[in-house]
Amino acid sequence: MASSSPKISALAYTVVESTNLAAWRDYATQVLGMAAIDAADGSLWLKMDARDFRIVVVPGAQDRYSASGLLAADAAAFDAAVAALGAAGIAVEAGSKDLAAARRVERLARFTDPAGNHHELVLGDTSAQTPFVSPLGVTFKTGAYGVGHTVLPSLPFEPQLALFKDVLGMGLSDVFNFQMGPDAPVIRIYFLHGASGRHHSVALAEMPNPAGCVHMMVEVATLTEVGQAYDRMRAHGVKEMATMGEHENDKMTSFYMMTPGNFAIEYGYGGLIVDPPTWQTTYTQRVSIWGHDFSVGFR
Ligand SMILES: Cc1ccc(O)c(O)c1CC[C@@H]1C(=O)CC[C@]2(C)C(=O)CC[C@@H]12
Ligand SMILES: [Fe+2]
Repeated sequence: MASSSPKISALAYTVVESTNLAAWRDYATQVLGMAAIDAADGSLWLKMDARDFRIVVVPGAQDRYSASGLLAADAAAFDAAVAALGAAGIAVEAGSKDLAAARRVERLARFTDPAGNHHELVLGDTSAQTPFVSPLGVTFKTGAYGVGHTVLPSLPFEPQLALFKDVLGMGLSDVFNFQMGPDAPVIRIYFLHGASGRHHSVALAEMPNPAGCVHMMVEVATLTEVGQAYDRMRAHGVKEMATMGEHENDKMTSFYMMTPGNFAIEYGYGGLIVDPPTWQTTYTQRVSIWGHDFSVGFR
């Protein structure tokens, strides 16, 4: 049976902590093709569409992923999510007016998941909606689909799955039991969609990550733009984490590279959009139909 209507629509934005905003500015503008704007509050906005930012880089003591902005489908969904979190025993903290304003949302509530990842449940978009002009001519697939997806370290796994699937009502797009080799342990990676229908806005990976994120994904309009970003990664000496390839589950063609935040970014094209009410969970057998050699990340 299909899950009840997701309270979450998409991954609105992500928050990154950084000791070196200049490094993020250069990386975002010269490799990713995003616009970088120095915000009045001292953070760095990385803009991908009309929203004021899709990634906000906040100055701090560490270089890591900090939080996921989960967009509520509407005001009723926001209230229902807060109530469900509370009923599930997860502490929810109302965000201050200042924080909601900084994130360009109408309402904001913060919580931490059972694996220790931080989340900002948000409603609306109060940004100035100025047009996006990519310094490299890149068009991102965002809008209602959000910034892309995030893969969160999810130990212990069971309560993470319960939170995202049962409490937040996200739909289970795909189940993948990943095994590096015949004798290696099975690592579960479960892929969940929100109401917007992006194949996955959140994936839960049964592995730790010191930077707080296994990877986040941004999607562009054409395969050409993926290839051009791959060339820029190489020209700028950015560390490659996986070669180009096409995933079996969401049919996305992408590659993976390191970011100044010590987590990887997947840069892709052509990911599936699902119909949440009718989607049947699939069971992936392999990472990719072709390519995606992750062994390059270890050299
Ligand atoms: C399998 C898969 C499907 C769709 C995706 O968007 C996607 O990122 C993945 C790969 C997930 C996963 C990862 O992110 C960390 C490194 C992993 C565990 C691998 O070494 C293979 C699969 C990889
Ligand atoms: Fe991914």
